[in-house]
Amino acid sequence: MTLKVQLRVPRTGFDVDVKFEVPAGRTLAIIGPSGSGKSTIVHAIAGIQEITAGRIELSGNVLADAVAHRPPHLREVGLLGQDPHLFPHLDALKNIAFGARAGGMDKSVAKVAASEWIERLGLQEIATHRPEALSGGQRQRIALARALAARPKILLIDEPFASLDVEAAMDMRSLVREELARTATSAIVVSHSAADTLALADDLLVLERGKIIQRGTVAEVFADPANRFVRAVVATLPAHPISIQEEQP
Ligand SMILES: Nc1ncnc2c1ncn2[C@@H]1O[C@H](COP(=O)(O)OP(=O)(O)OP(=O)(O)O)[C@@H](O)[C@H]1O
Repeated sequence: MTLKVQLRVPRTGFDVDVKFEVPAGRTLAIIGPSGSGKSTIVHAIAGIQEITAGRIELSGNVLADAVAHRPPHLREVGLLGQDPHLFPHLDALKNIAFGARAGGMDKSVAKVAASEWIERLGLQEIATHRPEALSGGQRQRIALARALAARPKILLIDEPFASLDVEAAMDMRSLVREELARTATSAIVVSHSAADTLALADDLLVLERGKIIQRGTVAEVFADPANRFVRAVVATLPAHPISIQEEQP
């Protein structure tokens, strides 16, 4: 599976105009100032934004070009955003089972798969709770399980930790990293946070007014930031990272 992206989308005052690839099993982070076009790219790959030129190809299948536009549910692309968008009338288990069904599983197989997700994520106590009765962190876990239960070829992660507290965000990052590796799913992560980028991504693109101004591995870009924005992102990293360990009773 390789995702090949070449696209142009006109925005107010500039075009988002980029070309890049995500090889199998890699995670690419896209960073850039607010309004630089990160969500536009993610939405175009997910199929909720049309492109005016270019071509988006996943495992050799054309998802979009200047004339074709494959609908989102037929793209084998998962989306995990800041708002988990769970179905309010379905409990946690059924939300995940919906994802498995969307990935092509029969009803009974989907139910078993959803139960396995619940168990692996340690959410047994809230399996029959509806989203309104869950915390933000629990909702994001269910949303992650629902997205991956559909067995997407690539998961698009758009600022999913922004509304979580520091500890919940840290737990979510570890979980996402583990589950992407376990399921061998590629990913694109859009975030303002250097911590997210370091924890999740292999490669990094820096975007400014719709254009890629720097690319490389995360280590390469952070070692030699091309502009003030990347320097500011790097400056938020602790100079001496501390490891947070469980408190002893
Ligand atoms: N439907 C639209 N039509 C035209 N322009 C749009 C539309 N939606 C967003 N824009 C503009 O396109 C630009 C890119 O927006 P986009 O949401 O992709 O940026 P972003 O980098 O994800 O920003 P943020 O970090 O704030 O989420 C912005 O200038 C925005 O105002």
